[in-house]
Amino acid sequence: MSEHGLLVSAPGKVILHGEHAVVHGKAALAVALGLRTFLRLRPGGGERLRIHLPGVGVRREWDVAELSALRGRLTADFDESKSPGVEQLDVLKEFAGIAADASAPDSLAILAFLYMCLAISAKYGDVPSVDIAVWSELPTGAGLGSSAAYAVCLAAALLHACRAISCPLKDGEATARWPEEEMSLINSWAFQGERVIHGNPSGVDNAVGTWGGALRYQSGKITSLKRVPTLRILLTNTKVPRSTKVLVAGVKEKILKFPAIMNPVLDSIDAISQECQSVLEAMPTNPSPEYYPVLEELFDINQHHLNVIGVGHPSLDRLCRVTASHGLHSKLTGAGGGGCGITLLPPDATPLAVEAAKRDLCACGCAEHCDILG
Ligand SMILES: Nc1ncnc2c1ncn2[C@@H]1O[C@H](COP(=O)(O)OP(=O)(O)OP(=O)(O)O)[C@@H](O)[C@H]1O
Ligand SMILES: C[C@@](O)(CCO)CC(=O)[O-]
Ligand SMILES: [Mg+2]
Repeated sequence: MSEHGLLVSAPGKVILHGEHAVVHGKAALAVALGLRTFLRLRPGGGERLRIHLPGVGVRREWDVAELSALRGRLTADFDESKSPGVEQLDVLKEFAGIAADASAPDSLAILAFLYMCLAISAKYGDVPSVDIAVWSELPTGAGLGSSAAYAVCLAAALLHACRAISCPLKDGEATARWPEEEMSLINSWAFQGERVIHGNPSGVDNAVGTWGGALRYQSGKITSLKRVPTLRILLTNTKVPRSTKVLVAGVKEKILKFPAIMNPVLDSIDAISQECQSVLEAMPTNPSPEYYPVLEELFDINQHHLNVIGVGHPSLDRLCRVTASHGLHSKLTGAGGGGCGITLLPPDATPLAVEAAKRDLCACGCAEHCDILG
């Protein structure tokens, strides 16, 4: 690592269809966002490891020797394919002074960092003496994959600090991507970070955070969408906070309680993702209004399904009602329960209608918008 260190970044994501169902082996379609998380890695001083996470109000530092001793207390083997153990996480919580239920954003961020740092360094070398700062353009806990972008940046930086991956920058280059197999390793370790934060993630968010672009994800299989037409989507943040971990656990509980009722809903969400993919791949790259009625209907049906599996919220119902009053169709994106919604903007939607919808959304408290391209 040079004395100037390394700047790593990873994008957030929008899930078009398949959130929650993807945790249960169904397909999801997701696209990377222009909003990113950034990490600066610098050589540390005095055999210390420092982290600064302004987004969640964390500034902590530890002796490298103290972390090495802690690592020795975590008896299990560390591997990117092994789930973080409950006992391991309990030891880390006690060490960092984190409450047993560890649900606050700062606690989860520290826990994921400590786990990834100790696990990666145990596999590839010594606990590194580095300074790490992470900041983001993404809202935290709003359905745009902030946890995955954080975990992808940490995985890349820690693997780099432990010399498990190369420095992709060649002389004179300002930016670069790691080679494919190193990206796969980053993705696998980012998944471990997501496991600490989410409990039981599908892996779709860290896949988009690592690879970017538009992809279909199912049971660990990542496929780039063949052709992605330009889609204009309005992104609205309801500002209602929620936790992906809690929502994912709630859906699992519902499936266990009513398998015969819930499994067909998940199958139907899967079929929506398939149908949407077929439409997207049939659409010309340039905006073409005739495909939009089907895409809009798929949004509506999926939004109903997501309510059925228990991840809706009155703020999202309001978002859908307000946009519907302007002829626009919306659904939640990500884990739901608040967070962000997406609204499809067909090429024939008039700027006036879109502006009026935005104004009404602002009036009802959904104050943040941006247009994205898929
Ligand atoms: N920039 C960041 N710095 C530190 N921790 C972060 C950062 N961004 C996210 N996190 C961690 O991720 C948690 C949010 O993850 P969560 O999965 O609940 O929401 P999300 O990833 O934004 O939404 P979704 O999973 O629905 O896409 C935060 O509580 C925090 O622990
Ligand atoms: C709700 C969920 O499906 C998407 C969160 O962005 C969880 C996951 O896939 O890990
Ligand atoms: Mg997340």
